[in-house]
Amino acid sequence: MKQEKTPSDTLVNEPPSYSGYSSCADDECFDDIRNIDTEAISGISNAVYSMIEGIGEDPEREGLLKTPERVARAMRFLTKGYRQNPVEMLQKAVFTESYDEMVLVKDIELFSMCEHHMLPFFGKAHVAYIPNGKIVGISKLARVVEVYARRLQVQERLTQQVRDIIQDVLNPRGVGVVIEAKHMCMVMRGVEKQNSTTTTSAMSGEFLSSQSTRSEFLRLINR
Ligand SMILES: Nc1nc2c(ncn2[C@@H]2O[C@H](COP(=O)(O)OP(=O)(O)OP(=O)(O)O)[C@@H](O)[C@H]2O)c(=O)[nH]1
Ligand SMILES: [Zn+2]
Repeated sequence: MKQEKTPSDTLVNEPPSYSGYSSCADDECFDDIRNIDTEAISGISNAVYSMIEGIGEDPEREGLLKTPERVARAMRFLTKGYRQNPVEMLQKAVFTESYDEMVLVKDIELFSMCEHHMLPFFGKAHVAYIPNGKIVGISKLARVVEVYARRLQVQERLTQQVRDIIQDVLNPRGVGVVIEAKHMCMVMRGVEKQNSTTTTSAMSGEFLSSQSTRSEFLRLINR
């Protein structure tokens, strides 16, 4: 399987002395603290400083002094999927089982960023597969959505990447993925359509070849 190249391979493993993180307890946040790439943070901070100047604001005024670094840390968090390995994530919890009906995890909330405007798009993913002698820990289905969502994306590619990684790693009888999302680049700027949502789907195996499997999946996610 071809993996996307991570943008940086120089990770500093020591937590920084940045006090803003002291109250952060959840696993993902902790991972991010331990994997701070100081070079990347300073590069993004410099760019944000210029951006603040570019919009006509004063980056030296009190309220904005720490903003470049805050934005840099936020951007690193929002793109942490580049530094996670979805294959390892799935393989960590694969079990031999004879269960051979559809497994569906629906309403997995997701937050991503469109690669055109770097504005958020967010919504829900519904992920289903039909095992072929192996099942996977259900949280891992949500985790792979997270790995690919936390990158610069288009919704179509995100949908296909989730399908492909599950198909490649588990070799199930089929995979179905539907994503419904709202794109802020269409809501708060541009065409300014407040209520539009975009739905994408990607299927493989029996979800493509069997009309009844596809219909069952769509019925279970209420579509
Ligand atoms: N297919 C697809 N398009 C997206 C996604 N996210 C944002 N876009 C679109 O990317 C397109 C970029 O179009 P451009 O004409 O180059 O950019 P723009 O002038 O900012 O376009 P407007 O948003 O129409 O103002 C827009 O139509 C966005 O709606 C996505 O996930 N999938
Ligand atoms: Zn956009």
